Amino acid sequence: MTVPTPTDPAAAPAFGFRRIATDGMARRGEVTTAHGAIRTPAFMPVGTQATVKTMYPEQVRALGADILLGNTYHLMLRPTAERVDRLGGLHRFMNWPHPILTDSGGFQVMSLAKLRKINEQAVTFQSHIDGSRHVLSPERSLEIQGLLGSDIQMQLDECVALPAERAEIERAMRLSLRWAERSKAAFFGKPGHGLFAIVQGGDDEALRVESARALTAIGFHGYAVGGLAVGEPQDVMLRILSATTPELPEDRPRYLMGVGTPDDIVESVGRGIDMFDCVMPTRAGRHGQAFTRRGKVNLRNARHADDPRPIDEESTCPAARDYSRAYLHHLVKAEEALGAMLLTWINLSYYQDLMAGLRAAIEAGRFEDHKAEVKAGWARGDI
Ligand SMILES: CNc1nc2c(CC[C@H]3O[C@@H](OC)[C@H](O)[C@@H]3OC)c3nc(N)[nH]c(=O)c3cc2[nH]1
Repeated sequence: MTVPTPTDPAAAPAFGFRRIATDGMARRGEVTTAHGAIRTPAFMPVGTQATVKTMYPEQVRALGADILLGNTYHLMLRPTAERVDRLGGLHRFMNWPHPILTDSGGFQVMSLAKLRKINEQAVTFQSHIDGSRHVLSPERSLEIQGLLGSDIQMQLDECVALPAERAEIERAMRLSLRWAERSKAAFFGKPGHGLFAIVQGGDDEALRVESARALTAIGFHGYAVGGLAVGEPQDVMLRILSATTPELPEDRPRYLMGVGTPDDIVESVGRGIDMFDCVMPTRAGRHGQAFTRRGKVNLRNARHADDPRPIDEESTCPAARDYSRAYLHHLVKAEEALGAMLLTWINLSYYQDLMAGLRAAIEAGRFEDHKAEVKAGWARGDI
């Protein structure tokens, strides 16, 4: 294929971010992309293999999700990016005509692939599906994301699991910086498509500041904080965020990768994060867990067997309002597919309601009060 002439991602016309309101470090904003706008703070449901598991795309949209995630690692292996491209791109393929963000694939290679090797040039690995060999370089990752047609593309990076030696964290952070340079050079910024860099540096504040400043100097449409939600305690994650977000440009979106619980999200919005993704609401739903404004409810627990109450009679989500806990308990125990479907619906609905509440609170200048109210709801427990 002809090598497209790279354009400066910072100059692409239609991709943009505007801040509508701020309240302390919290920001209410809007990202504009080729496939529409994203209201921030935003929660992005994970659609790793071109589907948000057990949900119809129309349902996900109706819950208020402005953007979904796809994953380069999974889609490059199956059905391959070239096949998705031949079929019209990922938006057409999964019938989601709204913004899509794709990860670069490095994280999944390190956590899923076999016989993986990383060097200056690329990551090489064998598919966990059929053992076939693959090479993922900064350039190949963007080629794949371009074939998928995602509106927000991530640089290839190296994320180290915590705890880790400082030397290892530093090595991976500097490699990720060099890969950020190569990603920017390789990015063919079609109008409305953005390239995000990923800040690394583990739990070391000095390395985080160095990574954030270096990436800002290179210049990207947005900045992800990577290398977190990899096993560290919440207080470590929040300490790193407090050291990192002030070093990032205020007029660009910030995306905290892989986070998190409702409490993680509220605390991170308060430290200047705009975008989140996490498998928590979807995976927990498939395992019988419901997230509600009164905290988590484990529907596997026998105490629900005779409970006629819905999960949340005040919810706008039919799954939380029109089905009894006894029925949900039955479906979960019987391993009926409808159990996973209803609980995933409940959880994504709660996460989107949580984000809508945060956006409104920041606009009204009452983020701290709202945070206290939301936490008090969780503390009330499951009445
Ligand atoms: C869970 N904690 C966590 N996830 C993380 C991911 C995967 C998110 C990606 O993984 C898929 O969800 C399973 C989603 O597709 C998401 O796409 C962006 C990361 N990806 C990159 N490139 N760099 C990181 O430093 C990183 C850190 C993470 N911490």
